[in-house]
Amino acid sequence: MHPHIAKLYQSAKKSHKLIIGLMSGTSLDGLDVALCKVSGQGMQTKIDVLAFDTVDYDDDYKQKIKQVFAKRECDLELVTLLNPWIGKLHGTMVKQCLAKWQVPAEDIDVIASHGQTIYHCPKSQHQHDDFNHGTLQIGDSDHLAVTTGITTIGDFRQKHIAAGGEGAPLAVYGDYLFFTSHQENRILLNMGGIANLTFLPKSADTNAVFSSDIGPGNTIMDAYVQTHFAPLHYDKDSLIAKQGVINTSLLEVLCNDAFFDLAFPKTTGPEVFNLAYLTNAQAISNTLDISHYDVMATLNRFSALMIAKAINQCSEQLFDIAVYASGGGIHNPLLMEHILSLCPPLSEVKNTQALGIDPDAKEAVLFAILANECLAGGQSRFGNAEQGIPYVTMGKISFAD
Ligand SMILES: Nc1ncnc2c1ncn2[C@@H]1O[C@H](COP(=O)(O)OP(=O)(O)OP(=O)(O)O)[C@@H](O)[C@H]1O
Ligand SMILES: CC(=O)N[C@H]1[C@@H]2OC[C@@H](O2)[C@@H](O)[C@@H]1O[C@H](C)C(=O)O
Repeated sequence: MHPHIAKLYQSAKKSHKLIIGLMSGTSLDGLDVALCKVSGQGMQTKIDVLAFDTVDYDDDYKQKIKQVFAKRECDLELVTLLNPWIGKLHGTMVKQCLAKWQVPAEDIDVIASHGQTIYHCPKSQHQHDDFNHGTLQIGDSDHLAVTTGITTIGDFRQKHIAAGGEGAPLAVYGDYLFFTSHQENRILLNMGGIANLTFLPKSADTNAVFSSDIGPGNTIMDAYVQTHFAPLHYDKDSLIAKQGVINTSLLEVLCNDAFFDLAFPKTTGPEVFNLAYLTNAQAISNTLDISHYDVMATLNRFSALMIAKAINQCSEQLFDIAVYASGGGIHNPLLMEHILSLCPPLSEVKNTQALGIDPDAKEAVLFAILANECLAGGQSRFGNAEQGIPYVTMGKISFAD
């Protein structure tokens, strides 16, 4: 047996493993690195997040990625070069974290790497009859494995599509295994660049579980701030949006997109919800000349309205439902205020810290759970193909040499 396979076999049998989960999301703010102690598998999965850091991307990284990110046309040579470059960079960032945490690389069983999405196109969003869903994450795992000396499991989304899913959201797999409660119905809400949710009934009935993207979380607000309030990268503490007034004509047009009429589950990305989407809505609503502050106030309300609509759709006729939020949007006080006021059955929106997971680390932890399932799962088959959750083992394995 190849020593790498033997080592992996030993890892798979351990009572607990050390897995580093990595997420680099659509906000392009940094690489989330979560050191997780994982035991069990399936519904018995237990996680302790031993350490967490977001390693910020510098302007050089952001500028390079933005040349290809969510763009229908771009320099294919640059894409080809970025794929190994990001893999190596993510590997270097993991090594920095390990040094800071004083954890030897040999102690880590595997890295679980999401990579960097550069284009996401479910069938609902492209015009090619000949093609099904597609999604592309770069930052190849071989480069992470060689850079860190740690076996790396990556490229999780392709299997989901191969088995009939749309490639996202994948959160439902980790959410169901880790956050299901028999005491309360739960919604796990993540607000990154794009917002998504998972509905977890207390019956744990897999036929009733579902997960879906909702629409924009921070992505259009971030893009607008970066354009009109540079060098700011986002509307910290909603300071900009709070100075504006919601423009109802613009808001109405923003909310009027075919995506919002699609049934759950559905997926989207900054390929649709971007500055061009906003400009088009401003042109239709004749609001191209309103102040930047009013635009930000309106965008904030727009994200909140669509998120609240999705929560209300899930919680219809349910009195005992709790919402646990995660992702950078929880730090946007105006957004949180709007969501709460638009969801009358809720007295509060909690965050996943109440369930033991740092809300900023949640997506990185998700990939650690998926890697754990790849190594040690497979005993119970969680899935519901009709809800876009095919039963699959996700991830491809890269060895260090
Ligand atoms: N203090 C704050 N005030 C307002 N917004 C904030 C604050 N902190 C973070 N954010 C928002 O959160 C965003 C980052 O969120 P997060 O890291 O969850 O996104 P992501 O993981 O890249 O996205 P996705 O989940 O869509 O892939 C920032 O770009 C910003 O818009
Ligand atoms: C294609 C892609 O990278 N999608 C991300 C993005 O960020 C949020 C939302 O859009 C979600 O669909 C997904 O990530 C999370 C981790 C998911 O798959 O659940």
